[in-house]
Amino acid sequence: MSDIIFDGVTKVFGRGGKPFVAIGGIDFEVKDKEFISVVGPSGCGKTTLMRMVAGLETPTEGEVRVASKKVTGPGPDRAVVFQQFALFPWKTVYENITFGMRSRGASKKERDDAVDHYLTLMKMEGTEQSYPHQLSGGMQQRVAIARSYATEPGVLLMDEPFGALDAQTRTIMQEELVRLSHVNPRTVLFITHSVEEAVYLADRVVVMGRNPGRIKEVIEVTSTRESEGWSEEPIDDVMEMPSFTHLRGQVWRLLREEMGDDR
Ligand SMILES: Nc1ncnc2c1ncn2[C@@H]1O[C@H](COP(=O)(O)OP(=O)(O)OP(=O)(O)O)[C@@H](O)[C@H]1O
Repeated sequence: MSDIIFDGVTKVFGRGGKPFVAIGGIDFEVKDKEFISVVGPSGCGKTTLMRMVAGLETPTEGEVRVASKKVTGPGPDRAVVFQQFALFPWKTVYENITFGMRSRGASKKERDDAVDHYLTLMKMEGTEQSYPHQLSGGMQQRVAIARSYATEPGVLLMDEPFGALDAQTRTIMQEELVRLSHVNPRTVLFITHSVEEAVYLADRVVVMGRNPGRIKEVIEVTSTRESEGWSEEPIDDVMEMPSFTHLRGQVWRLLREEMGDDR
């Protein structure tokens, strides 16, 4: 079980000598193996929220629990994928993917199998011995995602992982992530600025508001996805379905209310 619980989480930063409430009292539960997208206006505290789950920031009040344990620092039970690919440039694709597996003592056979499995899923067969600089941005991000899955963390934290990719590669990655999350479901917290991406990928979309950062509303997607068979369809077709445009419209309206003068 790898659920995430935000229990009265508040984060106050010191800014110019004054306290600044970035997150103001969040109570929320991400269920085990649930895929949650987080959207919200710039500066509403999405990254701060994720960093507290990663153990890179400490709540000022309240606590975050993963699998019933209070988060007190980073740990191998939580993997983070950022917008910048963060691969080791001096290591091959094989070495990058298996880095976390090695540190937990996985055998050579387990590592070979994992690399085969993920490179096939990501349609990157034959790149085991390539170095990051020999790959495109999209391929590098696929390796970063494969690495995070291969480490077998309970929780995957993704902060705008496709933000630096061109539109076409981004679409391919979204479809691949959906496939991956079917084959190998994990508890995922996924931050994005794209409403379409949020709705397409998530079981539930969390819409955040700001001043202070808080959860404005949670939109449930799973039942629509299942009844409309979204997972079977290419993303472009899903985006034209009335059920999809309805949910997207709902998220947009909530976001627009929050953006106020910034529009
Ligand atoms: N270390 C820090 N010290 C002071 N203020 C901070 C710090 N980190 C974040 N903040 C502030 O907290 C607020 C939330 O920042 P955060 O990066 O979490 O927002 P975000 O929703 O992820 O934004 P964006 O969508 O633009 O990436 C912002 O006003 C930011 O300036």
